[in-house]
Amino acid sequence: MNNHNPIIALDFATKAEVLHFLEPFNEKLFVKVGMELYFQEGPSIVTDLKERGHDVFLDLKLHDIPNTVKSAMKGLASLGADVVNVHAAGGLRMMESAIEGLEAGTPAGRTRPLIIGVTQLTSTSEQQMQEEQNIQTSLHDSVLHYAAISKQAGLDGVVCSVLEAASIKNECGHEFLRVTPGIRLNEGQGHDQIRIATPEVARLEGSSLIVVGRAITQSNHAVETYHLVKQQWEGY
Ligand SMILES: O=C(O)c1cc(=O)[nH]c(=O)n1[C@@H]1O[C@H](COP(=O)(O)O)[C@@H](O)[C@H]1O
Repeated sequence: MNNHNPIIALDFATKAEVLHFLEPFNEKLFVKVGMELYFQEGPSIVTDLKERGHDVFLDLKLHDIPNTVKSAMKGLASLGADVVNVHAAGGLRMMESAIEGLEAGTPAGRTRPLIIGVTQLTSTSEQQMQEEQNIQTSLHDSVLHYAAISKQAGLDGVVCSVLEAASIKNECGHEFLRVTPGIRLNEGQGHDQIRIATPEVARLEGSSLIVVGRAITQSNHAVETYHLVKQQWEGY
């Protein structure tokens, strides 16, 4: 993967809807397949998008005992996704097992997918984290802690919000990826997201990759909106 385009979250229920959405784009994209699409269309949606030339982030956020995650990753590795993820809350051993599974399942001659750890979801507020997860620290410190254990486990980076990207870059180094969802062109349009930022702020704060869903997929002019996001993200 050497594609730093904004990642478009294909949060659709069917392959037909995906193909309808992609139809007007005349370029190679970086897309994300999440639970909604994968659970309804199955593994072929990933191989199909790869065959069409797109880079694919397979966002299934695995979180289970180490052995189960290892076996699941072994199977997923053969699909050819460029990036996969796990919940860092699953722990160090689980993340190490995820990497072992990916390495075991990657076909000879191919490089294994990048693997990143979800820290605190961008839909989580500090108050919610403290009350519901009973984590008695700041949200920022919780995200940094998850980033540190993800790095210790050997992961390639984390999913975090733009608000934590600069600190993670400082603590974990430039090479350790900061993949940031919760991107909005207009900060008033948060939907269910709490920790949001514009593509421009993401660039200035040191995100490595941005994930953009509804701002593009629900736009009446998706191609134009994608290019506006890309322009702000790349800063030209
Ligand atoms: O792992 C993710 O991609 C993810 C992590 C996170 O903390 N927050 C988050 O929004 N996401 C995903 O990023 C996308 C954001 O979509 P929009 O809010 O529509 O831009 C969704 O597909 C989420 O599943």
